[in-house]
Amino acid sequence: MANILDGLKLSKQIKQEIKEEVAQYVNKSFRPPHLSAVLVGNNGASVTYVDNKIKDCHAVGFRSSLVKLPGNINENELLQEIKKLNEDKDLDGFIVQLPLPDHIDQEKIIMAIDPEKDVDGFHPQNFGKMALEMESFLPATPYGIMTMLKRYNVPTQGKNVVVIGRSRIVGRPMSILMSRKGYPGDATVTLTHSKTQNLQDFTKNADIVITALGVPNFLKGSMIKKGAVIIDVGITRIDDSTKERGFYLAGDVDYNDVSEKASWITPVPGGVGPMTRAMLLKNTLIAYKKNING
Ligand SMILES: Nc1nc2c(c(=O)[nH]1)N[C@@H](CN(C=O)c1ccc(C(=O)N[C@@H](CCC(=O)O)C(=O)O)cc1)CN2
Ligand SMILES: [Mg+2]
Repeated sequence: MANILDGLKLSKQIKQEIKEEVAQYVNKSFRPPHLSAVLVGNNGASVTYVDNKIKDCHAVGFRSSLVKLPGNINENELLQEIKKLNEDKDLDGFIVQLPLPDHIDQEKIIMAIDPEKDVDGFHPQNFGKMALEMESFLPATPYGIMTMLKRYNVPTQGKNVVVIGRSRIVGRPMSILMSRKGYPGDATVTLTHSKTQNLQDFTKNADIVITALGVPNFLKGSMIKKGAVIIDVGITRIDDSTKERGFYLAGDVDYNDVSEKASWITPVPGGVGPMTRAMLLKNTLIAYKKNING
């Protein structure tokens, strides 16, 4: 039976560490860190994620602000909002919650964010620095996974890592981080995607599988090798009127089946998701310290 990589527990520890660090600054009469979130439209999951980001700020002593914009806002209007946030001297960092409505060019919006305030690490300047192993903001989900591997002392050097899904938020940056020098990293990485043939040939040979597909119960025990480490990034809402929220969350991994064979596994919920939230706070703290220390 696999050991659990408990992202919820670890995220609480990290939030506590952040809270204590913030308190030290505030006790020395510095202003608190300030994060802003831009929410366009009212996609149910996005509303929940942004609400949680605002709550997290409160919990660790950050200042937060929410820029709530209508789903029919046009691209230029949204760019104007980004410009205001870029120019706001009292703001350390901000995020634009994704996905954006289809009529808005996501790349154009991300490109407009000041890289120094890009605490999501999505701007090409931060992404390029990450690939070149320079200091930069790391995207919160991959950063959360790296932190989880590190804090649980999961070996990565020379390991075969298979990443499933090449999204800009998770799969592609994950593949880059795992291939970087040092720990956690130094792995031999295969980035698989929808055009990959015979995926099982890769997953069966992997020491670590990181799946970010959004297909519930996709990864079965028969697809992995014994003792593999399994990181499940997928979160799909499945309608179920018997549940309090009207749905339940399912990961990409057939948990009961896979945990029989794996050595370590992340649950959904309570695995990668809470770590994503904690790492956004961490990035904001990094941005803040740069601003405070000049
Ligand atoms: N601008 C961004 N947009 C999006 C990001 C991102 O990092 N930046 N990532 C995802 C969504 N996301 C954060 O925004 C996110 C997703 C899930 C969770 C999480 O805590 N999941 C929980 C369950 C939550 C629930 O009950 O609904 C878990 O897995 O335990 C946090 C953040 C896409 N967009
Ligand atoms: Mg994909």
